[in-house]
Amino acid sequence: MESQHDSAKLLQAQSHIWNHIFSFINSMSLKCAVDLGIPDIIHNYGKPMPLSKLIASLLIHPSKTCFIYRLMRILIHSGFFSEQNVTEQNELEAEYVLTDASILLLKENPFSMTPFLHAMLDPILTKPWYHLSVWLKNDDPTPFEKTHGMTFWDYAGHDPNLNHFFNDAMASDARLVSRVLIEKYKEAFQGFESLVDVGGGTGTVTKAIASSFPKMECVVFDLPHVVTGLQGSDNLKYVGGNMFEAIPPTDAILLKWILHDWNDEECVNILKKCKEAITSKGKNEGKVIIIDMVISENEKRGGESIETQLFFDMLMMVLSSGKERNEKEWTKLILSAGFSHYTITPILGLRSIIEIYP
Ligand SMILES: C[S@@+](CC[C@H](N)C(=O)[O-])C[C@H]1O[C@@H](n2cnc3c(N)ncnc32)[C@H](O)[C@@H]1O
Ligand SMILES: O=c1cc(-c2ccc(O)cc2)oc2c(O)c(O)ccc12
Repeated sequence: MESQHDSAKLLQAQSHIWNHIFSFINSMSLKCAVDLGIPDIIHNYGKPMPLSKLIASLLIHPSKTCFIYRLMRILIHSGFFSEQNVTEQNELEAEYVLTDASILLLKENPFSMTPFLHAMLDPILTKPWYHLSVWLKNDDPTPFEKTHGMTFWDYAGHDPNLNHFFNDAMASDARLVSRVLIEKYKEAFQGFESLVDVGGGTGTVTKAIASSFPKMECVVFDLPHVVTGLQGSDNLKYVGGNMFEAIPPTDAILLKWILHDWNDEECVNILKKCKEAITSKGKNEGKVIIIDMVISENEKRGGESIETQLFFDMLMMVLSSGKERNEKEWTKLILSAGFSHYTITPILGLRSIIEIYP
């Protein structure tokens, strides 16, 4: 009896390890389907798509048609498609439909996550994972620098390809966040004459705020190679610079997905520069609006959400000097930079809006 129990535990442990060894198969199968355009092909078909029609629509070699069923089977298992079985001339054939997740990968979806998928699975960003353990044994600043011999931002400054796909990935996330932000929490930006989006990338969030608040003077502030050549509008301009040196004066500052890129000391320096930049000319007291994760404690959230937050934390370890933080760690940063109080509004899924006041 005891040995039967031991065998069961042994086999369960083996299968747990296999699942983790092979986790990359989920991402690579998804990337393959997106590269082949499968979500768009099924969407454009307009009704459940039989396997034979899907195969006929794909630009694949005739000798490879038999493999598509297997690719679709794992993606059904991971929730990207669902399947109905129909009988056609006495033959049972699978018909595929999209799920909420694959709808969010369609090219025409304004919130498409496809640019994020392409960026995160590009070899420039995946290679540093092979150096994680070696990095832990030496004094290189990040696995990214160990692999590529320069910082991420230096690489992006020299390689237009990385600069492009990284900025596109950020913009795709910013479109989704802007939509939720304006729909659920527009009041966060009410009563300010000016706003600077520090590290605002190509300006997707700022464009949404500037068009919702036409009287607000908005600035997208980012590294020169990111903003050079970008065209502003009546109430939006692009300014190139370095947030560690000086931030343009403003009533309100937005920091979306910035602080998780940096270690505590760097974050305190950025926040001090933000505090110096806040002028409070509008009706409201000035503030910094941070959009980032607050790591859940005590497994309060479901398992998958915590896992995603931990994935981002590891991503930051491998690519940057940053980390994801729990509320206690956020409080320490905010107070160390000289801000007096804060609120946390968890309305962005796994991320929150943290408003901090001088
Ligand atoms: C993770 S991205 C976030 C972009 C944007 N806020 C968003 O969420 O879509 C970080 C941004 O910080 C910018 N950045 C990095 N170092 C910077 C610096 N020293 N001064 C200003 N911006 C910087 C990068 O160019 C990049 O656009
Ligand atoms: O893929 C990334 C990379 C970064 C990054 C890399 C190096 C740095 O010195 C800072 C940041 O940041 C990211 C990020 O903030 C994000 O939300 C998603 C992806 C990435």
